[in-house]
Amino acid sequence: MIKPDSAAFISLDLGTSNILAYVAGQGVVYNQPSLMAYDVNTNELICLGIEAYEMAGKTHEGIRMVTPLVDGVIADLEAASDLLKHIFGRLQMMNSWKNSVVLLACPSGVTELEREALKMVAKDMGAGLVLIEEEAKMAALGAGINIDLPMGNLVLDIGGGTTDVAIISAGEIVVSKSLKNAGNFFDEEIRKYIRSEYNISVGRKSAENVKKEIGSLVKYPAERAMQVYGRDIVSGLPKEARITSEEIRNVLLNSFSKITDLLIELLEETPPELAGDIMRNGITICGGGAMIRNIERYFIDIFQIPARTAKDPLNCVIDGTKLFEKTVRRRLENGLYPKDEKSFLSF
Ligand SMILES: Nc1ncnc2c1ncn2[C@@H]1O[C@H](COP(=O)(O)OP(=O)(O)OP(=O)(O)O)[C@@H](O)[C@H]1O
Repeated sequence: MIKPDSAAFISLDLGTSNILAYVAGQGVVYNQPSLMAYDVNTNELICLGIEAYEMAGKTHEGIRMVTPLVDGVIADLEAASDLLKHIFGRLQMMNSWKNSVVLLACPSGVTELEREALKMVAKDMGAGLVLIEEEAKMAALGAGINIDLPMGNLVLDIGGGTTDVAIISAGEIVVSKSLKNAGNFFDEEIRKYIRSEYNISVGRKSAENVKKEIGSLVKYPAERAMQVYGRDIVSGLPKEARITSEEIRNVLLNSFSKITDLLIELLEETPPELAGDIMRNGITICGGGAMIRNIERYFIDIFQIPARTAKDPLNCVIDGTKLFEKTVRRRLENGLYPKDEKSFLSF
């Protein structure tokens, strides 16, 4: 039986690019890339997180790199279970697992079956109660929105695998949409561009680096160029090129037109009363993609409504789960969560 006052509270942001874990009273105890390296022959987990990220693109055939979540859905359930087990195994639990609540923030694309499977992993670790909440809702909370008010707020979460847009009011998502044009897609488009313009094949990490270093959506004062290194696709020899901010902006603008279309679709389905709120409250942008230069200006120019980037875009979801702890404890006190094993699975 969970004791509302003393129960340990643990939350996880299961992102496509990054996984974060928070323990009440301890803070964020895990914040690493969602990458895992397996031995192809033995299927043993070699390493994960930052260690695996550093290996990416530099391994031999005997190593299989796995991202448990791809494009916002669980692509490898076994790896996802391994990852959860690894994180849970590292947690310093002050209380017993039995008296703990585990909150998993998942992308909206994760199916009911996959959610149940993830819950079972946490339950097998001995967790007392396992809850699942949508990433977009947690991101809104973490971005400083009072989601409980009967007031429409538009959240745009540009992650690694998916871009999620949602209108939130009175504590719940009213309308939402998702698209696979997000960080990984932008990196891939940058790779394709460099390949076709300069005949150079560059790695994913290099392309990601270009995006972070000189990516923008509107011209900015300190525009510059940077050197990229890769392999000549004709000769096979190492080759370098100088890429400008303008070139990368054009690549990104192409990808962002789909995000704009998604927002238009969402606004078209938004109830009129909430549309009025959105006019005033504008767009709140979070997720790692929110860090692309001049993203606010880009959306203000298109939609003519306010747009603001969350203070700490990469941490919005985990910050939201921290704030949600209060709601979870209140619901526990009010007996709103089922007490028996069978019904708890339906949450
Ligand atoms: N400074 C930056 N400029 C542009 N993009 C960035 C920057 N920093 C991180 N990113 C991108 O943000 C993405 C990761 O964001 P985030 O951690 O919010 O995703 P996620 O939650 O793991 O993914 P998802 O929400 O799709 O499950 C990556 O594609 C990364 O390249």
